Amino acid sequence: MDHPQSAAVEIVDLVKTYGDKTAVDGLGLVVEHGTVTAVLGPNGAGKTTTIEVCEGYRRADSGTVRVLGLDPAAQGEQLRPRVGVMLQSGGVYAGARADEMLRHVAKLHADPLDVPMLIERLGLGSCGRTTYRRLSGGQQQRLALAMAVVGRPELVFLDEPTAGLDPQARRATWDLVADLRADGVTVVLTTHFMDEAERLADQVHIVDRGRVIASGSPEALCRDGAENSLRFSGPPGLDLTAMAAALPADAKAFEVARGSYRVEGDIDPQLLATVTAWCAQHGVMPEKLTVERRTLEDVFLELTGRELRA
Ligand SMILES: Nc1ncnc2c1ncn2[C@@H]1O[C@H](COP(=O)(O)OP(=O)(O)OP(=O)(O)O)[C@@H](O)[C@H]1O
Repeated sequence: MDHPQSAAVEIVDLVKTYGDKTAVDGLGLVVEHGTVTAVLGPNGAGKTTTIEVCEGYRRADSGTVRVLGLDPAAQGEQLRPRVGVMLQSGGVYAGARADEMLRHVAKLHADPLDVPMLIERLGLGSCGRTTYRRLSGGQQQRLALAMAVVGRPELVFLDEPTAGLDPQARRATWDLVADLRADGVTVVLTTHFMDEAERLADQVHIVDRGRVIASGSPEALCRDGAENSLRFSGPPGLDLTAMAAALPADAKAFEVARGSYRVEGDIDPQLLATVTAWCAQHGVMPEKLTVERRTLEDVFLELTGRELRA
């Protein structure tokens, strides 16, 4: 796809209040075309509100939002055929049959995806004749996802697409997102699952209390800041002062429990080799040797002092 000028989504200084509650408090982020972007944060962080402003369902109190270069509040008509939307709930007529609804939405678009293929992909084969209200929560969610993507949009907003899904449906959703990305579709999803963000997203924006507190690729976010660690087990009472002398100055070694060791620092291949060489020189077999990488959960904890799921 040719995208000459603007980013797919640009949000600058977005503010949205509900009465005296500030749900979004100066949030800014940019989504590049053809990427998967995860807006990651705990419940109540302002993710849904932000996405709903982008979708044109809510008006910002202040700030600027551009979606495909357009203002979603004023140019919704132009955006609707180009943007797919999966809401957290609702937006579907409860008495309609699942397959009818999907076919209906497909007909509104010039070049829709193959409906039977989509039904199969999302494991909705058994629900075709069932009305929406009789579907399980997970089936309703997958149908909402199918409806968001059936029109081959350029950009899709998925609000908590896998919340409450069983592992199989979750994987089917992940696969579909990966396929969308491979087709050049821009995907913006909200999630409070850090593994989902790590796995799917090119860019992650961590949101807390209505603001973006960190942005970057999952790798970059997990690499920056605090250090990784290396753990191993061995005979108790190793001479860690001697080991520390062999390590780079910024690395530290601890016996965290009897016979259980932890080396903290910039764990690169050289440091790993130094530790194992030191063990070899001292006749020590380092068992259960593991390098622990920081997760987005750790990043969130370091930035906010709170657990992501709190
Ligand atoms: N219609 C509303 N009226 C009043 N307060 C609201 C409304 N919608 C959201 N809020 C409040 O605004 C804050 C942000 O909510 P929002 O739904 O945007 O967060 P979220 O990050 O999407 O959380 P969740 O994952 O729970 O949906 C929360 O404190 C929420 O209670």
